Amino acid sequence: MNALKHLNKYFFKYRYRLIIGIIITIVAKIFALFTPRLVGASINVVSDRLDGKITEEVFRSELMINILYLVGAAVVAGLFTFLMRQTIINVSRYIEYDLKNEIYQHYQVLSQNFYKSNRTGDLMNRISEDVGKVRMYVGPALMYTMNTLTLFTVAIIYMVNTAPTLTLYTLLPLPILSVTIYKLSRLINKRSTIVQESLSTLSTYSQETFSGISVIKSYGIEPRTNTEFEDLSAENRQKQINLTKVQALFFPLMILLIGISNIIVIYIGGRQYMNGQIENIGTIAEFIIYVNMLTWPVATVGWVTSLVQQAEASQKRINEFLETEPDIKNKVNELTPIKGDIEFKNVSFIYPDTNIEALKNVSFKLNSGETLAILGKTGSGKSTILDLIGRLYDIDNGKIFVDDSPIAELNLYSLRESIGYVPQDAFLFSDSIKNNIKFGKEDATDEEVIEAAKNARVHKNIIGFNKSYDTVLGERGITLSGGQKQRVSIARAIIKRPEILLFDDCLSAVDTETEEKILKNLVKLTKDKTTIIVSHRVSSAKNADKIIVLEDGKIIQTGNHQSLIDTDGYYKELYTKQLSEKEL
Ligand SMILES: Nc1ncnc2c1ncn2[C@@H]1O[C@H](COP(=O)(O)OP(=O)(O)OP(=O)(O)O)[C@@H](O)[C@H]1O
Repeated sequence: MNALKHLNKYFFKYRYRLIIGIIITIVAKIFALFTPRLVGASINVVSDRLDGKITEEVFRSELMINILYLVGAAVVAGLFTFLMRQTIINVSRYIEYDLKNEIYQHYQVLSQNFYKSNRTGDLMNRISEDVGKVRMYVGPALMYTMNTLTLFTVAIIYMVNTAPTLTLYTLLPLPILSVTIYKLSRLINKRSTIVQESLSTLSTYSQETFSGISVIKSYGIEPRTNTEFEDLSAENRQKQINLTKVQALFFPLMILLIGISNIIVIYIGGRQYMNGQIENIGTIAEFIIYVNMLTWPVATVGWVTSLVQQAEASQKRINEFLETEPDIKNKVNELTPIKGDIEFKNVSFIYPDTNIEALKNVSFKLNSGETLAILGKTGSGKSTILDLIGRLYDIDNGKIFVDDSPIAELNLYSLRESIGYVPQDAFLFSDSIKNNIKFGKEDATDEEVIEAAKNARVHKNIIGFNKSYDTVLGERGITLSGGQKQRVSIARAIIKRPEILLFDDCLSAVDTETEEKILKNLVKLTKDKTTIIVSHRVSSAKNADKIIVLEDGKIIQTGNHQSLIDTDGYYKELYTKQLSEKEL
């Protein structure tokens, strides 16, 4: 029960509702338990009349009173049972909501590395399925436990008062029922988990084939994917059948045990009535109803135990993530406005998960307002430099200064707030184009959105769509071309007017002519902003104040366009090659 302690704060938060819920449960059960007594009393009235012990008049009036009480008790019990669900189950929904928010907010704080070392499916499962299982502990498990406890306490008091020996015999099969249901529930859970896993494999497979449908079609491998899907489906079917087999045992088993208890009550009760141990025949009817009323709560003891075990396992998985500390922490509480000077001093960086040394002894200085272009072969460490400026990773060797302060001594949110980052693979949300651009600046006006789109040279494309800026992208809408995506992503960064702009090879899918125009706009926009452009093209780099060329994590050339084309090396070669390509 250790892991579940995490939920105590929520129980405390909703303590008043819970206490009310518990009181309501007790009242509901007390009223429900009037039924067997009243039925017993009614049968006794009938039996007394048959024996001629009471007159027809007394018989009628007593029977009528009993029936009225029965109806009254049933109505009150029903009403309170409704209220019981409305309070306790509602509390479980509130706690589910709080817990989901807590997990989601924690996910948001965790660093890049966390997302790389855990699969998205796993993150989703913990926030949905695991929270769902925990809710079963908070709601139904609590409710049924209260239910069973109250029912048992009250019923046993009534039963022992009426017929102590018969009570003993009646209760005898119930522990067997509870243990059996517990074992069965565990088996059901085990098989459900297997079914869930197989369903998740099936959906991952389908999802992947749907996303990659163009590759599947172009290679003509639909028959192969069909067969693979059929095999996975058949496996899933078998697992579902195995589950149904044990599920099918649940109710027959309960009915069997109720039947056995009923027979015991009739047999033992009948004998006791005949030899005078029990005074009234109505007691037998009363006990039969008790048995039927107690069976379900007893069965739930087994069921609830397995619910709690599952909730415990789920909460443990949730806690594992909640206890994960972010690798990158904000150490400064007050905001630290950023001007935009950036300096790398002998920075070396090894990716912790792959042990790849992406940067080796890199040094450069960039004053606020200057532009730096970084060139180099693929995998040479260009994007890593940008990631380090955004403090997505912390370094162990060397120093990074922003505005003369070590980067870790700046307020993390101020730092990231001051950066406009355009990643290599533009990611756009399934939302309107306007909202995708406004993502960079929530309160941007329509005019600002249009201006940013114009500067990124994507405005004309956008107004060409039927719904213009309200065109929805992604799964629910249209798909933009690679170059259009890149340009929307640029608009998103420039609308923010940040102090530092980082462009990670974000014009690669744009033709050189459009590239030229965008760069011209960027020169105007980034006049007083620190800008870093990562590129494979000399055309993107030539106007930069400084250029560095990376190879295998090391800086192999530094200078500006003119100085670098005057020197033999990577830059000059690239320039000559790209110039001749252009002439072709
Ligand atoms: N998140 C990461 N985790 C582990 N290793 C990484 C990660 N990102 C990059 N690397 C490795 O670090 C090295 C440098 O990668 P980086 O992305 O900085 O290169 P790049 O010059 O930007 O390449 P490209 O031009 O292809 O974008 C590569 O060997 C890469 O495999």
